[in-house]
Amino acid sequence: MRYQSTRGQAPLLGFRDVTLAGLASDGGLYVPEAWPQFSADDIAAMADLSYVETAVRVMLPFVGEDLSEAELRELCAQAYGRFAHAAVTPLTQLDHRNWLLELFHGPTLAFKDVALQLLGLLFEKFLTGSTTPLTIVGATSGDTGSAAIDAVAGRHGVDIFMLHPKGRVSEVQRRQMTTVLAPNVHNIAIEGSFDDAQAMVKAMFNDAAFSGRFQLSAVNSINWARLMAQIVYYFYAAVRLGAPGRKVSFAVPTGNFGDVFAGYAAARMGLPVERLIVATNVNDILHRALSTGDYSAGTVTPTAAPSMDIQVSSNFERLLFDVGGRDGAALAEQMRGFETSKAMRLTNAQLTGAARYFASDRVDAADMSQAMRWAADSGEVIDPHTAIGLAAARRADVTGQVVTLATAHAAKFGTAVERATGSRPILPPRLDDLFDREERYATLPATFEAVTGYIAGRAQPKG
Ligand SMILES: Cc1ncc(COP(=O)(O)O)c(C=O)c1O
Ligand SMILES: N[C@@H](CCOP(=O)(O)O)C(=O)O
Repeated sequence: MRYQSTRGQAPLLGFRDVTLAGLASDGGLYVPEAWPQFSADDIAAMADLSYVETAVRVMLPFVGEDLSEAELRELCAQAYGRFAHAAVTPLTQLDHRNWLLELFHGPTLAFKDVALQLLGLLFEKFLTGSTTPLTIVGATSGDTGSAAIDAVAGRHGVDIFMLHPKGRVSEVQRRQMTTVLAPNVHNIAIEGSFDDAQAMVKAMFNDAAFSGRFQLSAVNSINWARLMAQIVYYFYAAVRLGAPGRKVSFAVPTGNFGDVFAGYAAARMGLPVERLIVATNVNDILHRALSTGDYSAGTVTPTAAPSMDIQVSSNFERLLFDVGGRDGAALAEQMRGFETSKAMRLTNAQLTGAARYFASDRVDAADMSQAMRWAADSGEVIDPHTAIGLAAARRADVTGQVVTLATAHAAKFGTAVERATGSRPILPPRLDDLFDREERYATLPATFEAVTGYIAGRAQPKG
């Protein structure tokens, strides 16, 4: 399997190099040259597989010759052995049509663990024998940060610099990052939004002077390996609900378009999916883009679902590339226009290509709270992000079963859940002392100079 950049100019890479590189050298994102195909028989044969075995089946075609099947199985067993539920990502039924896919049983209580536990092990595997230190730079609106830090804290030869928007993540999310005091973990609160942080991370990769000094890598979903690991749970859930004989829909609370792009990848690989329902909060650029073709970013509005307070969705570029005819040069021009004006129109091919797979919805604060109360009446306490997905799922125009991706544990957003439902969810016992732990982080202005200066003073150069 080889990977190509969405902007057409970067070299084709294999899985190991794509995992270590993160962003492509032309500023694009890596995608597989072709989607592996699973027949109805292949999918039916997954019916009795454990999560780990499903993961091996689904991911093996993506890793090419860089990992043997036995090595991949060993890494998956290690990564998913840290989850607190035997099924790793269990399904819970809410009513005759609605299901929750619980993705929050990993160490940091969000869906990010599913991919990042594996990515941490992949880094370790691919760096064995290398003397060049790895400098991971990442941006988080709350959940990627703690999951990535958990995956690499204390690992030899790796430093992680994680940028979060100051005051715009929940207190639990912040503390999950800033109380990890391992010397290779560097948290930075920037005085700006998640979009500012994400733009800075991309600029670091594109700045030859900076990226030439360090072996940079990414833990955000710009890194293909993140999405590859997320494809697995779409197969795992759909098979349990009758695939390939029955089509299901997935409602996905969406910010950076990574999670739902993984669902799109599953559909392209042959999984029968009725609809992928993109659910946004009031930061609704993706809903506008998919429903009208208007991809224009405004100012980010802080909400009770802070991890989705995003206006510039990295992975949307992957979709535009794939449904728009895989024309790297044309997409590079389109994206350059967007980077200058923060606005663009989807082409007809992109709009109609996307419409074959996606529906979308914008969920406001009142509908989000109502969904939390409805789930509580059905016996499930859900977090604000999941509630946005569920609100969209309940009003979606689909005929089959709908699986809402439950992307975070409710206790990560205790205040918002309590406000909506009247009761406060509690953190699992292993986080009992989270509020007593010492915190460590730097606060910096949201400028490239300030952040790269801080990193350059602490990261280990290539040598
Ligand atoms: C809890 C939660 N739900 C949903 C999302 C949105 O996922 P994505 O950015 O992959 O669209 C995020 C952030 O990524 C998140 O942390
Ligand atoms: N919501 C995310 C934002 C970063 O998304 P990613 O999937 O690209 O890492 C977060 O919680 O940090």
